[in-house]
Amino acid sequence: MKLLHTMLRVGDLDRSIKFYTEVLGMRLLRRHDYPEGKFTLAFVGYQDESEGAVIELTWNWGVDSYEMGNAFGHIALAVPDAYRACDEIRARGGKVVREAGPMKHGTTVIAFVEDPDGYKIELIQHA
Ligand SMILES: C[C@@H](O)C(=O)SC[C@H](NC(=O)CC[C@H](N)C(=O)O)C(=O)NCC(=O)O
Ligand code: NI
Repeated sequence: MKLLHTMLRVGDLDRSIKFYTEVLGMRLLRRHDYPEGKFTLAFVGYQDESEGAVIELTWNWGVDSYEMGNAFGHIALAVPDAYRACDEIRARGGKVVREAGPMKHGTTVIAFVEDPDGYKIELIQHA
């Protein structure tokens, strides 16, 4: 088996694509409308889908928000320097909700940002 994607339902597809590409530096890999189902899928990532896992952004036409609940955790990204990544993301208009530093009860240096819908994206410092 192979990990292909994580699907996130979003309230505004262009807002989310702008965040994942312009703030987090991903590429828009493909986008497709499904008029019969009244939804659009957009795939974003750092690699082609054949090379690595990606994020599937799902927009249900006419639905602009979701109950986020408390079960979903985060999607994690590796960064060489979590402190610098937070500064760069903030400078690009991103929302840092947990500054870089060692994780609670551990030593891994992490940070958290929130995407436009409130999904948490973890930055993990990997030298
Ligand atoms: C290793 C890295 O991938 C992690 O996600 S550890 C981050 C850490 N996780 C937890 O504490 C999980 C248990 C918690 N009760 C929960 O349900 O989320 C975390 O979120 N630490 C917070 C921090 O500020 O360090
Ligand atoms: Ni994690």
